[in-house]
Amino acid sequence: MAGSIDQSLITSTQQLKGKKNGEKDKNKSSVNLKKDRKEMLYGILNERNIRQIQFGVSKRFPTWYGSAVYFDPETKRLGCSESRSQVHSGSNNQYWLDTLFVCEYCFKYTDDQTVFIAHAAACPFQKHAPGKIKYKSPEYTIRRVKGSKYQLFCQCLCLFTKLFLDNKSMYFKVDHYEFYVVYETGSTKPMGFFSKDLVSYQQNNLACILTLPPYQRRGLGSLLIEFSYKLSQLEGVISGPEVPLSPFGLIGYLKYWSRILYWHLIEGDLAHFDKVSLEDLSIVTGMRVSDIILTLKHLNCIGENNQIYLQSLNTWFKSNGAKGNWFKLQDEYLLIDD
Ligand SMILES: CC(=O)SCCNC(=O)CCNC(=O)[C@H](O)C(C)(C)COP(=O)(O)OP(=O)(O)OC[C@H]1O[C@@H](n2cnc3c(N)ncnc32)[C@H](O)[C@@H]1OP(=O)(O)O
Repeated sequence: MAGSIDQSLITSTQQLKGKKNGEKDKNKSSVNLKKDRKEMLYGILNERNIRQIQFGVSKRFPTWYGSAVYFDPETKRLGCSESRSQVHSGSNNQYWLDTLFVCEYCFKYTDDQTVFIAHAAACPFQKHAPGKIKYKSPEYTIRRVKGSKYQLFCQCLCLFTKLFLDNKSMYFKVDHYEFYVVYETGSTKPMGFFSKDLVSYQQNNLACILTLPPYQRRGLGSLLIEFSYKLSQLEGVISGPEVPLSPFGLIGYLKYWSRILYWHLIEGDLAHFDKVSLEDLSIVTGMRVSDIILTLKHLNCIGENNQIYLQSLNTWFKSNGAKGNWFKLQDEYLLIDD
């Protein structure tokens, strides 16, 4: 690999972007529909093409999905540098690359272990994580990283996400998004994030969410989802995630929504009402009516005329463990007043 990880990464990401934009310019007159479809499918492959990720020095895990976006579309080489020769089809012809080395602080990537080790020791984000702190509890810190300010960090994060989320389709145009990245308090290693449109016509409070594979099933997805609702409630909007949800996204959201609805209907402010409408629930929870209906159906708690059956909700609660750990976010640690 020629040059440092920083040079080659910046070159490859920007060239890929340039190439894509260039393609678009050339085809300005072509039918818009065709172009949109191409955009949507950009990077999506039927098979995994990178076998595994070496993430930082000590973590290694397999990819979940293929991504063509790291590669030059014509040569399948990582980035666009003509001098690159290391990317190849594996022995079974499935993988274009066996191991992608990814920095666990800034998500820059390379296929060269020596370059990777040199970068890992000197990555500036190891000392200072990007962005502004918006939540800081003794356990977790959430930082807001603006796509317009930390373009390369956000682009690399999006490229990485594609390996674990198949329908992900935004990689380079990060300027109109902000990213909320979660860290263990005191650490500079990102553990998960969600992105949010600066202007969302559907009033989505979350565009895309990922908990990095080594940190999944610890409640971080739920923490980020809770935080996304705090932000939209602060903005005074009834909101929810961008759809469609991935299978894991749906499982995670249904869990979170079920808990929220149970909490408000059985324990909270709506517990003493004789009759609760879907609109009441929406106002109190900040959830969309469509998401409330989906969740109540999932819980088997909704009947004709949208009548809510609390008995079924109690049954669900009995088989879903203690409520002590349900909500992760502690309001006193929020720093979201600007
Ligand atoms: C709008 C969108 O972005 S949709 C796209 C969603 N993102 C993706 O699909 C990317 C890949 N997946 C992920 O990053 C993660 O699986 C996420 C973000 C969906 C969930 O992140 P996690 O940190 O693992 O979630 P968390 O630990 O809070 O789990 C929440 C609930 O989801 C369910 N869940 C999460 N992972 C799994 C799993 N692998 N198998 C079964 N249930 C699961 C569980 O019910 C869990 O609650 P429980 O542990 O109390 O039973």
